Amino acid sequence: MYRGGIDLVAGLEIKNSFTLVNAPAGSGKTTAISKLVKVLLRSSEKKILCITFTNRATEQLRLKIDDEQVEISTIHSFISNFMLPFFNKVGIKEYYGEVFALNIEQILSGSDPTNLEKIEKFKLRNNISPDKLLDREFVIGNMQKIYYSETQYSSYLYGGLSHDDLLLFSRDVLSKFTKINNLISQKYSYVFIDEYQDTNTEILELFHKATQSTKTKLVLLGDEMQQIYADRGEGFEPVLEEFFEKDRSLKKNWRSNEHIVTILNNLYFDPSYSQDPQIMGGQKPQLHLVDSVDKVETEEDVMQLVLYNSDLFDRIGAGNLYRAFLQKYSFNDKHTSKQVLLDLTDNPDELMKLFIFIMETTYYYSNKKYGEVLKRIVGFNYLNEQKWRVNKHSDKLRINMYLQEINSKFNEDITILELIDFLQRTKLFDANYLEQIINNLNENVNFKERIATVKLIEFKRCYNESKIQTTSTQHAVKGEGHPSIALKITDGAHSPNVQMYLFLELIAKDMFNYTELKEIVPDIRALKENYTKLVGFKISSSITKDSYEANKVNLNNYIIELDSRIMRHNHLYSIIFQTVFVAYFSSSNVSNFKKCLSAINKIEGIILAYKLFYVGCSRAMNKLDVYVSLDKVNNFKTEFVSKMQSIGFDVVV
Ligand SMILES: Nc1ncnc2c1ncn2[C@@H]1O[C@H](COP(=O)(O)OP(=O)(O)OP(=O)(O)O)[C@@H](O)[C@H]1O
Repeated sequence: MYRGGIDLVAGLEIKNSFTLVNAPAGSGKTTAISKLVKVLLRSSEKKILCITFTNRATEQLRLKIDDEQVEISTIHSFISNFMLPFFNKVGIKEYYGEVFALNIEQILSGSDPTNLEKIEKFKLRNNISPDKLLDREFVIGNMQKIYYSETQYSSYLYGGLSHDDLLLFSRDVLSKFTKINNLISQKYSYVFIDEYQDTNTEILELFHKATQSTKTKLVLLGDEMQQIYADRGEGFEPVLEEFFEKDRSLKKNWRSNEHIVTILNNLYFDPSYSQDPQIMGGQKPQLHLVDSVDKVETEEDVMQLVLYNSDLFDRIGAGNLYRAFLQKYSFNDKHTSKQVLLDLTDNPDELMKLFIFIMETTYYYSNKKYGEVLKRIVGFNYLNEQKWRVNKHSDKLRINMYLQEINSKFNEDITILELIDFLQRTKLFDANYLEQIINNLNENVNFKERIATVKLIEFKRCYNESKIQTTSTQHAVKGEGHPSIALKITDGAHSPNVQMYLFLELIAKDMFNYTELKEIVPDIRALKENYTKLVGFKISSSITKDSYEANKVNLNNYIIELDSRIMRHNHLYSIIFQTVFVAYFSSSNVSNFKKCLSAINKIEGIILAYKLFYVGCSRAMNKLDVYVSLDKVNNFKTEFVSKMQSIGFDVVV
């Protein structure tokens, strides 16, 4: 009965236990989830689970589906809630001891000063005599409950799980404890996972196992071309191949105008995924060859896409503040520095909360919007209450004076630390709160050192940017569409490693072959892993001369194998690898070794560049402008211009 309805409404139909919807950008995958769920609800007695990639995506889906029978959540929040009731069970704690045996024992061995310090703290916290010898059994017996630490580090002595360990441990628990595993299929009739291509392999495995041989249907939606994290999803590919029904019914592009869709179709690695544009006419995309991408100015309503967060903050004049906050929130943390600096509504950082409060009260105060000022004063929990109490008219005059004082200080050309110092002296804020801020600063010496000289104006620029949001990294616009996009092409060596200009050169010379490049990546990684085990450390370009010399035989063999087994058969051999390998073989030293490593790294950098170029273009609804630095393409300019024209760009020099 619902069949027709499903086809008509969502463009998708879920017939099998395992369905994979791999479809290009803008084909309506996320929209299909929301439409389909509404239809499925009518016939489903159990709940429906939708896993999204970002909190923003969760919020947007919740706006579309408001039904308590539907659970919408990011993966970490789903898993940590789901596992919570089991984390204090003896059996699960014992299993934690088994899974993380090596990690716990390494700390207990006291092999280095940080481990000794951890043991000491542990004993102090638990009232254990300093002389007691600890073992794993004792640690587990002492553990109250396992918990998600919401950081990138696990606290193995206390049962804390990092972002990664939470997923890994949960998968292992479900695979060992059948009763917990069965709860998923007992509770949910459907599980939808959006952006599966960037979802951790453990999670895909967990859901696959939990729904196997049950009536619960598992639906994965995503797009291989939009895979940004190279290490996710790939381990699951054999299972996808074998067990999943591939649904190819989303063939239209609903987001971008026909000219942009032409470009997307021309870029897509597999022509059989070609999309039919639904928005006809519109502006033709332009590719601009400019002197310097960094100097390009765009209109206010254009969303600029840059590669790095640091580019984004430098562009708005808040680079120092960003680099300071990087010491506090790293790239992999639950909250990244970027979020912390640009989140106005739900900011997790005590210092930022304080600035936002002052910024907003002083803004409304100088614009004479006293109602708004009052709202903020009442809503802020960290003021010195005695000073801000309003009973009689004279109180209002006093508060007016405070605001004037803060306002004038806030408008001076001072540093962030000077402002905090001023606030401490005025006693207008809760003393404990300010003390906590200072303590936190002292705890993190690197952060303190960096922030010491940062001017307040940098914070103000962040505040203003978060109000208008005209720049974003390509990663952050996942799933979104914007009327006008300016894509600024730059290279990057680390996190992420992106070889945009090499990619453009290869594509211009008709030498880019995604499928072939993709196929050699697992071989490159496997070889590196073998040799990492042999030498006993991570092989990277930060290798020192001494450790290179000490392991020379193995490292030589590594390059010989790379050359003869993998690279020599690749058609890019002559332009990327030959020179560096030949140089290394004629003079085997650490510097030539590093050059080989950096050449090998280029492979993954080219693949990521290709995907980011596609993702960047695909965010544009009506206007797309790509900016390329002329000097970086000058050597192959003629081929480049004609290739870009044939893909569908108007080229502007
Ligand atoms: N069936 C439809 N009819 C009309 N508009 C649609 C339809 N499906 C999607 N859209 C619109 O097209 C745009 C892209 O849709 P959606 O975000 O669902 O695509 P997606 O495949 O998830 O994209 P991406 O892979 O780029 O994240 C949205 O603006 C959405 O509202």
